[in-house]
Amino acid sequence: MVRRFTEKKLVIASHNKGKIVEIAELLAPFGIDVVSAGDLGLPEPEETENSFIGNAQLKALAAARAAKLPALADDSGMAVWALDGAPGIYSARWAGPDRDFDMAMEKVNTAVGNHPDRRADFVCALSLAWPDDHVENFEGRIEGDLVWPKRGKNGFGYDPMFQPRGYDQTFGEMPAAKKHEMSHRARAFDQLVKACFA
Ligand SMILES: O=c1nc[nH]c2c1ncn2[C@H]1C[C@H](O)[C@@H](COP(=O)(O)OP(=O)(O)OP(=O)(O)O)O1
Ligand SMILES: [Mg+2]
Repeated sequence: MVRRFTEKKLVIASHNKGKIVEIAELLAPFGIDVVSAGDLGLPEPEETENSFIGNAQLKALAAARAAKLPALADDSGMAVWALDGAPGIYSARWAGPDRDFDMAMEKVNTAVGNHPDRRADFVCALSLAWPDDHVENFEGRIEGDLVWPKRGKNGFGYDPMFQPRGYDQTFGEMPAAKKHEMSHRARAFDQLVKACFA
């Protein structure tokens, strides 16, 4: 049985500011009181699993247990076809301890070189966990292509080098509301809303 979210307060189990802003925007219509893991002084757990869902679940459970509140975690990344899905679950780690995404984007672009296949997918796993260890998992994906040079200053992470297929702007050029029309995160969120908030 899918568990519905009936509480009033939710922890956003992330330490990534760009991601927290997007999740807060997606949650805004539901009138939930949100607090981030950082606000609560929760540690950033080590992401030891080998899948997006595995790591999302690990982060959501850690926060729900520690805060004694329901917690929503997001594990996401960019999977490049020419790189057999890299950086994938290692997308944050490619940016190094200082989370330098200008460097990470250079690294992706160098690794792809002049490979003719420019396809990339963004993937987002969302896990909603409760303090009794119940978890609901969802996943969203958006297909696109790598562009270089990178374009735009909006969003976060790899947004300036990713152009969703069928659009002429990168995620870095789109206003947030437009990214939310079709992003991997918005698509995972649609699943979550249908299952748990409806
Ligand atoms: O919409 C996106 N636009 C651009 N880049 C993105 C996006 N979504 C994920 N990404 C990249 C950057 C991020 O750093 C990494 C996720 O890694 P991931 O471990 O899930 O998140 P994180 O370590 O940054 O924060 P936290 O684990 O505390 O939620 O993939
Ligand atoms: Mg992380």
